[in-house]
Amino acid sequence: MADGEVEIAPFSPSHAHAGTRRGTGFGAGLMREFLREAGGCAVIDGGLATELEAHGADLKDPLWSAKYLCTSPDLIKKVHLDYLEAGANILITASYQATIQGFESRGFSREESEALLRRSVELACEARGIFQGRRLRGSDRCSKDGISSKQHPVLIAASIGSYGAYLADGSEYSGNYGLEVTLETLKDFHRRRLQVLSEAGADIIAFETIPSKIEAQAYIELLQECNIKIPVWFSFTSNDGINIVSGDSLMDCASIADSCDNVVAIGFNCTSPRYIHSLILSIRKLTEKLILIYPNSGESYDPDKKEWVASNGVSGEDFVSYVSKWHEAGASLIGGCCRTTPNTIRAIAKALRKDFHPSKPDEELHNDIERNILKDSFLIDSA
Ligand code: MET
Ligand SMILES: [Zn+2]
Repeated sequence: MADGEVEIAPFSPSHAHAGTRRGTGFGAGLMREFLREAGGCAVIDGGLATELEAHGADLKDPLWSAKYLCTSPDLIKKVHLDYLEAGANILITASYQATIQGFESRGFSREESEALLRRSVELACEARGIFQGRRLRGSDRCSKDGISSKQHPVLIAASIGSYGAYLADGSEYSGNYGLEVTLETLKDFHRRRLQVLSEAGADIIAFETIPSKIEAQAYIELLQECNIKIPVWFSFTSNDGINIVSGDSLMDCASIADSCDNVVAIGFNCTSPRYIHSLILSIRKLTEKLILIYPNSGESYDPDKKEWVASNGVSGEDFVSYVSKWHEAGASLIGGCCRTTPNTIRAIAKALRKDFHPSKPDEELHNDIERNILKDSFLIDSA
């Protein structure tokens, strides 16, 4: 155990197995209690890869952020901790592009590859332990914000990126894997990683950046066939605010996710902020499960150069000014994806806190939002 870390039980309310509407599965009680403790809406962390790069990481590699599980796990833990200190309630592990197949192609054995997957969850759990320890001792900045430890519950979400993330060719933003990739190909690809991550100690599995109906179907079948016992979320990507990036209809994709008891939340990540409001309005007609959103900054990814490029039109400039609107529209898990930073998350957390205390005009909050946001090139004041 690292210095400064304390042993803290993970978030696990006693009635986590109770089922209600808004998710009738076994994770519904856990999520309900988690959201209640978080104040009604929880903050998801921001871009992991982005923040690793801000610390000098070179991610031009087929393993992308997962490279750092092998080379510098402490940096991953530091980034997790920075997001918690910025106000995140949910840490997404560094397993997005970590796959057994990817590690094996780099010379790791099967056992070593599976251990690296488990390590991604351990790192997030260790960061949570350090953070909770600091809060208990009242030595961090957050305690000065008046949020008690009780009001800052933390969930660990084990990331599973789509097949396109493993291909490292940007195809998670199109879902175009070629005709030879069938439902069975996808199930075979995802099966073992899902099993390993579901038993690694995470609270929830995060299926991220899902580009197509077929990949959502593969996940649903695996959840049943492998008898997965922890809750999951399904997060799709869209590049038009109407359909999923492959062109598959939102209705088809949402109904696949809605049909499964493991699924406690459905939503969107790594999608431009400009599409998020209409996507929330659409999805709330299709499910009573929780809605999650964690958009990117509005830039787009160039898979050849392996870098993000600013696109024309509205970008993430308005990100934080939208947060209250997204919350009002029905999203209750809100964070950021690629190109968002701890500053983004700090601003989201403050905007949401303002929503929860509308009758308390908060000078300090207002000033903080201005100070933090104006520093950040793609954020503007929410006031
Ligand atoms: N959770 C992942 C990350 O922040 C999501 C990446 S989407 C391409 O790195
Ligand atoms: Zn992203």
